[in-house]
Amino acid sequence: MIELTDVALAYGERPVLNGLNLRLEERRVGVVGSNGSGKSTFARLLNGLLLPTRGRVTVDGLDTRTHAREVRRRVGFVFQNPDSQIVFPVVEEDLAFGLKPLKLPPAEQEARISAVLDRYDLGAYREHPSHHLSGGQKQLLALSGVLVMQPAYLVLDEPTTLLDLRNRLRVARAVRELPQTVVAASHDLDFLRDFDRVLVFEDGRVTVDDVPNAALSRYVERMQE
Ligand SMILES: Nc1ncnc2c1ncn2[C@@H]1O[C@H](COP(=O)(O)OP(=O)(O)OP(=O)(O)O)[C@@H](O)[C@H]1O
Repeated sequence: MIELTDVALAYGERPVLNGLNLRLEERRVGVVGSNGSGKSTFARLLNGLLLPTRGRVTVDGLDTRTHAREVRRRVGFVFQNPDSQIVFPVVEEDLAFGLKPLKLPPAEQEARISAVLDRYDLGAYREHPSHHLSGGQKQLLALSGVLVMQPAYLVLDEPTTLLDLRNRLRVARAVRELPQTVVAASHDLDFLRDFDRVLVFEDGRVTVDDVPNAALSRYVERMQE
């Protein structure tokens, strides 16, 4: 379980998140909110990419401040911009790089890479330059690079923004089928409809916390006010 206790975060003098007390126990938690409401900042707190200015964030009881390495292993993070994540020039090298610290037997490493490439129709691009992939394919590669490590939790920041309908549905299905706990920030309300819980962020606070239908309707109403 991921837990936030009395969390606030400021960038310098500028408060961005405030008063967050949350226990994220459901398998799929969605996060919506207008531009600049704090969703990405919130997502980055969950795996210790950012530390709170006040309060604490724990993952299975491990504080992100004091157990950074264990937390990073448990919580995979997929960035909004895949170029922030894809570091190696060739697709398969990029996937293998993430796996290196796990020191898997070669056959297991190969099986994981093949499975994830097949799942997202990237098999034909295995030996291609990663930066020649389309925007959507890069987004899928970035997701694959995290899935291949089989983290216990997955935090996704806008995972469907660049995807066409087929790939959006594919990612939605993958998220539905994943055994991991997923926290996803998204402007794609359809993607979040079958989640277990949705948080609405406004000005760095959670103003609605409910099942998707109720939370998304409130969010749409508020945006029309
Ligand atoms: N590194 C930073 N330094 C200073 N301010 C920042 C930094 N990153 C984000 N902010 C500010 O914090 C606020 C929240 O940003 P954040 O990226 O968390 O919002 P968001 O809800 O994810 O937005 P979007 O939907 O546009 O992606 C914004 O006002 C932004 O300008």
